[in-house]
Amino acid sequence: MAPSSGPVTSAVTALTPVQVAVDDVHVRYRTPSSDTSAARDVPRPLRVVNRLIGRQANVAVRALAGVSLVARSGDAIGVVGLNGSGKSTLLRVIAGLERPIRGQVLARTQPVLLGVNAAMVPELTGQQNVRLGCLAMGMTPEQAAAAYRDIVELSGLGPQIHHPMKTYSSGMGARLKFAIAAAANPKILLIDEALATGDAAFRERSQDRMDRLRASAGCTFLVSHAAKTIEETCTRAVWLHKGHLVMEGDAYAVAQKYRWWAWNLAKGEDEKASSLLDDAFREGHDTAVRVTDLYDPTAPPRHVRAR
Ligand SMILES: Nc1ncnc2c1ncn2[C@@H]1O[C@H](COP(=O)(O)OP(=O)(O)OP(=O)(O)O)[C@@H](O)[C@H]1O
Repeated sequence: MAPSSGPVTSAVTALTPVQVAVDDVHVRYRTPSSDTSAARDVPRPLRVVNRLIGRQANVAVRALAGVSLVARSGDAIGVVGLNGSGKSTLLRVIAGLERPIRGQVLARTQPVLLGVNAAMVPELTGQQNVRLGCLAMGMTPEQAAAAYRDIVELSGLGPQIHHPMKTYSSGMGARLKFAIAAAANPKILLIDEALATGDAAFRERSQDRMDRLRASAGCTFLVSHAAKTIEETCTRAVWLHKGHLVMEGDAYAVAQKYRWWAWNLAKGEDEKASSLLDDAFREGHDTAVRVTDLYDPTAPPRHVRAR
């Protein structure tokens, strides 16, 4: 694991090939709401009908509001932000699991999303889930069998690999999911909070695996609430707030700013927090990525776009 005393270094330059380009992505969900004032965008006749039949109106929730960023080979990009700021949505769009209402994502290869909620069958043993997971990622049964030993080793589960997954702690489950996703050797690996749930030994092994992936010209995205994890494991970071990209840049610098803002917020220093957020937005605006040259022949192919 990288020492906590300083930032993780990176040799990525503007000439390093782009692996992922997120271009002005907007995502909006529709969800039922019991808040009648929030349903203002619902036409009045429909509101009346809904009230009469006791149905809740669907309201729009803006999850991402025009996010743009670029990940190059060798980048490890941390994503920080408060609950509901759009971090998981960003990873889901990059993975192609969510379609934006505006904008697009370009990706050189299929990104693999490792989420703590990744589908696994709780009644099956770890061993059976490894096989299922490998097949679901597109491996042949022979490739799945060949990958098995490595996966078990990386997960550190030992004999518990033969127990049903529903008996695992959340950290053990997350470790197994990480190990399965890493076995696919994806060039673009998206990790949603998995590392935070593992113990120190597992964090070291998973960090080593991520470093190897970056060294083989891949890139990783890591969502974490812990700014310290981002500082220690990433080269760059993006800070999301209410679906907006506040700033992106060197992981250490962004995480420090985010941490200071979040600390002030938690202490009830609302004015100070608000001014720090404004400053960060302004600073971030100056360095914001604009994906303009989409016809560059060296750019990654289109992966997901709005209908
Ligand atoms: N399937 C969904 N339907 C409706 N709204 C959703 C859905 N998924 C996410 N949202 C909303 O979109 C916004 C962004 O959610 P998202 O899960 O991306 O945030 P997050 O930053 O990952 O949060 P957390 O840190 O709590 O995991 C939130 O307001 C959330 O309520």
